[in-house]
Amino acid sequence: MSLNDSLEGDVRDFLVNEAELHTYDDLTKVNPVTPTTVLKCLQARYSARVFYTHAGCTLVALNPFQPIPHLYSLDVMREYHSAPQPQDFKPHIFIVAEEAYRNVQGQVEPVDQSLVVSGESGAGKTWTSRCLMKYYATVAASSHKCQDTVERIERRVLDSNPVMEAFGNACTLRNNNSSRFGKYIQLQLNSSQLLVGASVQTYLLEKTRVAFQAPNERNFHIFYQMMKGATEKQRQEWEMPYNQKFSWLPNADKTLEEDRLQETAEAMISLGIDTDKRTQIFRVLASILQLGNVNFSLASESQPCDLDEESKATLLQVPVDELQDCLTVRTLRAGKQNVLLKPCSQSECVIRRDCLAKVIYAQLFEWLVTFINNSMCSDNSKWCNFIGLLDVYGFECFLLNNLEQLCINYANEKLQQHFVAHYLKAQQEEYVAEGLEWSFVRYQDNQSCLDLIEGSPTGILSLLNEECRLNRASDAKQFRVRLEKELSGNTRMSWDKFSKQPHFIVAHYAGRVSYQIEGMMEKNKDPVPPELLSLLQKSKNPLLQSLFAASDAEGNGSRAQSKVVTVVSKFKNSLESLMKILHGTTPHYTRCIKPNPDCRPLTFKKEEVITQLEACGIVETIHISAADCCYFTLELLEEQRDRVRSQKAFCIQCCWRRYQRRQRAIRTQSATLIQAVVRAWLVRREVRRWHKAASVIQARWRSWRAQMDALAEAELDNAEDLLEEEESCSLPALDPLLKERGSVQLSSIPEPVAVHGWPLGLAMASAPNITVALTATGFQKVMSLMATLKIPFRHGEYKVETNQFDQGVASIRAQPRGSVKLHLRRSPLRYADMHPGQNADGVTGFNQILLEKT
Ligand SMILES: Nc1ncnc2c1ncn2[C@@H]1O[C@H](COP(=O)(O)OP(=O)(O)OP(=O)(O)O)[C@@H](O)[C@H]1O
Repeated sequence: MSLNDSLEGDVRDFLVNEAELHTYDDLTKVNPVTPTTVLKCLQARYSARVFYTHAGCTLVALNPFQPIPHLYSLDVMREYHSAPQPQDFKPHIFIVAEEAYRNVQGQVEPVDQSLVVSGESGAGKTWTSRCLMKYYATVAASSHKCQDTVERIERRVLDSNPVMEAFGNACTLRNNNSSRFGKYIQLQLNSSQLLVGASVQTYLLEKTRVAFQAPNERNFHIFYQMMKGATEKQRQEWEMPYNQKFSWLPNADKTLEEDRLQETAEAMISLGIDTDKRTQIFRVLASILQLGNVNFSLASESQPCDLDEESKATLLQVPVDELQDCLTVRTLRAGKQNVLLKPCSQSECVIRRDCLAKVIYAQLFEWLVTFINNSMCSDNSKWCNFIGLLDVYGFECFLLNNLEQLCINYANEKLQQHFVAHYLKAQQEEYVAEGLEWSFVRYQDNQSCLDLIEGSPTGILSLLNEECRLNRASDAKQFRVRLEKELSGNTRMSWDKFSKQPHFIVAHYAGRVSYQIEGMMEKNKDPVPPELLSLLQKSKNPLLQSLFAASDAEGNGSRAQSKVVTVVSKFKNSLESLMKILHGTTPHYTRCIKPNPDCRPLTFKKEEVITQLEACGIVETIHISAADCCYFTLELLEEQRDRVRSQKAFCIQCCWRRYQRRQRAIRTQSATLIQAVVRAWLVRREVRRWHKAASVIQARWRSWRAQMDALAEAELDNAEDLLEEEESCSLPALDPLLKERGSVQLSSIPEPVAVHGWPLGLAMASAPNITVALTATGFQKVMSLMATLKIPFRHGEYKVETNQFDQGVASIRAQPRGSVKLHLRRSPLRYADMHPGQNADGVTGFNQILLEKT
C-alpha cells in the first residue's frame, strides 16, 4: 500500500465521523492534516454557526455575513477578559485580544504586540479590527480614574472608525464597505495597561476612485452620505443644490447602511472637529463633486478649451478665470525664467481636472488623519507599550490590474513573508540548529517574489522608477521590452504571448496576477502641475488654502527640478517602516476567510474557501504547530564533560525561548497542560502569578548561564556531581506508572519530574513533543518499559514501528555512545478520544513510540 493510499484511507476514516467534525476547536487536532480535512472541519463548524477556529498560532475567522446576536456583546468581552484561562473558552477573536493584552501585562519581551488581520477583500478584516478596538476600549478602559479625559479617549478611538471609513471606504464589487487604504492603529497603554491614547498610520489611499469608479462600483461613502443625508440648509451652505446630479457619484440609488451622514458628523464632533471646520470640509467635498461635472468645449485647435457655462460656479472658492487657465493651459518652463503657455487638448483638460480633484481629496484625507491623531494621541511620557492593529487591503486580482494592485499585492507579500519568517521558517531553522531530526513541512517561501518586486537594481519597482525618471514621455511597449530583457529569466515573472496589451504576470504566493503597463508610469509619477497647487493656495476656503500652504516650493517650479519621489518609492518606504515596527512586536495572526464571493449570509463555498486556505498556508501552519517540539539533548558521556556543560546551557536557553513562545501561543493544543503543570510548579515555589513564572525561569536560565561560564573558566570541579544528577533523572516516575497503567500517558505523571534540574513537567508544558536524552541506565529502563508494553523491539536494528497506541509512531533513539533518546510525540487526539469513557477531558495523550538506531 503506498503512502498516498494510506493517507487517503486516513482522510476517509477521519471524515466518516461527520457529527464530530465541528467539535475541532483547534485544527492542530485534526488528523491527518490535509486541505480536505481542514476544509471539512471548517465547513462543519460554519454550518454549526461556529465562526472562529484556532489553527495553531493563527486564528481562522469565517465571515458569517450577518450579525450574530451576542457574539461580541459587552458580557462576552468581560467573560473572556476575566477568565483565568480564556483559551479554555470557545475560539474567539477576544482570545487573541486577551492574549495580547496579558502579554503586555506579563512584560514578556517583545512586550509591544501586533495583531495582524489579513484576508481578501470582504473577508472581515475591518469588522475584526473594529471588534478588537471595542474590546480594548472596554477592558483597558480606565474610566474609574479621571473620568473625563479617559472616556473621551476611548470614545475618540472608537469614533475614528466611522470617520476614516466614511472618507476611505467605498462600495466595490467585492465588498459594500471596502477599505480603500491600509491602516495600522497603535493603541497606547500606560504602565497599568490602561488605554491612554492611540495613533493611526495609513497607507496608499486609492485616490483615483474620486474621479473614476469602475462599473457597478461607487465613489467614497462620504459623498453619498452628503448627497443623501444633508438638510436643505446644509446643501445651501455647501453649494450643493438639491436636484443636482453628479457624474462622479454613480450607483447612488444603491442603499447602503454605510450612508449615514449623521453618524459621521457626530464622530467628527467627538474628535473635536468644530462646526466651522466641518463646513469647510464639506464645502471642499462638494467642490470636488462640482469639479466632476465640469466639461470642456473646444473652440479651435489653437485656442484653449472653454469651461461650460454652468461649470463656472464659485468652484473651490478660487477665481474662476484662473481656474479656467489652470485647467486648460499648460505652463512649460525652460530654465528658471522662461515660461511657455500651451493650450491643452480636451482630453488633457480632463486629466488636469481629475488630477486636481484627486490631489485635493488625498490632501484632505491626510489632514483628517493628522487631525484624528492629534485628537487621540497621548503624550509620549504617558504611555509605555502599545498594541497595534494592522488592517490592510487583501490580495487583489482583477481583470485589469495596475499600479494600485501591484502595491497592494506587494504589501501582502511582505506580510506573508513576515508570517513565514516569524513562524514557519524560524521554527524549522531552530530545529536544524538544535539538531532535531524533523520531517520538514514544505511551505511557500515567497522571498523570490519579493526579490522580483523590490530587488535593486533590476526589481520591477526599481525598473519602473528608472523609467519614470527618464526625461521622456512614458511608453508602455518600451517598458515591457525592458522588463523582458532584465527579468525574463525569473521564474516568478511571465508574459502571455497572445495578449496584445503590454503587461507582465507575477506569480504571487496567493496566485498569478497580470498587470497592465499602460498608465502605470503616469500613476507612478503622479505629477501635479505646479500651477494647480498655486491656484489652491488662493482659495477663500481657509481649509483648502492651508492644505496647500506648504507647497510653495512646488509653485515656483522647483518641484520639476527636484528629484521626484514616486508613488512606489513612498509606498516602499512606508511599508519598510511598518515592517520595522512589526519586527519589534509579538505578532498574533488572524486570517479572515470569505466563505462565498457574493457576501451571502451563512453560505459556504468550498472552492472559494480552499483557495484562500491555500493562499495563506494554513495547512503548513497547522502541521508545524501540531508537531511543535521541545527537547533536551544532553549527551552524557564521561569523556566529554565540558561539552555536557555547554549543551546544558544551550538546552535551557532553548527551553526558555520555547517557553516564551508557548506563553504567547497559549491557545494551542498544549495550553491546558501548560497551565496545569506550570501552576503546579508555581504553587510548589509559592509563586502565584503567571507572569512571574517568566522572570523565575529567566532568572534560572541566567543563573545557569552564569554557572556554566564559571564552570568553563574554573576547572569544572563539580563535574562528578553534575553527572550524578544526570543519573537520577531518567524518568524515575515513569516506570511504575507505566507498569501500573499499561499505557504511555506522560501527561498522567502527577508531579513534574526533574530532568537535569529542569522540571520535566515544565518541559512538557512548553511543547507537545519532548525528546528526553537518557543515559545507558535510562535506556535500560525504557527497554524494560517497552517489554512491559509488549512493543516489539529488534536488537541491532533498533527500528520498530507499532500501532500499539492507535495512531502513528514516534521515536526512542539509541545514541551512538550508548545513551538513548526517547521521543514521545503528542497525539493530535485528546485522551478522551483515544480512551472513550475515561474522564480526562482536555488532556492530550502521548500515543506514539518509535525505536530506531541513530
Ligand atoms: N464577524 C462578522 N459578523 C457579521 N458580519 C461580518 C463579520 N465580519 C464581516 N462581516 C460582514 O462582512 C462585510 C465585509 O467585511 P469587512 O468590511 O470587514 O471586509 P474587509 O476584509 O475589511 O474587506 P476590504 O479589504 O474590502 O476592506 C462587513 O461589512 C460585514 O457586513
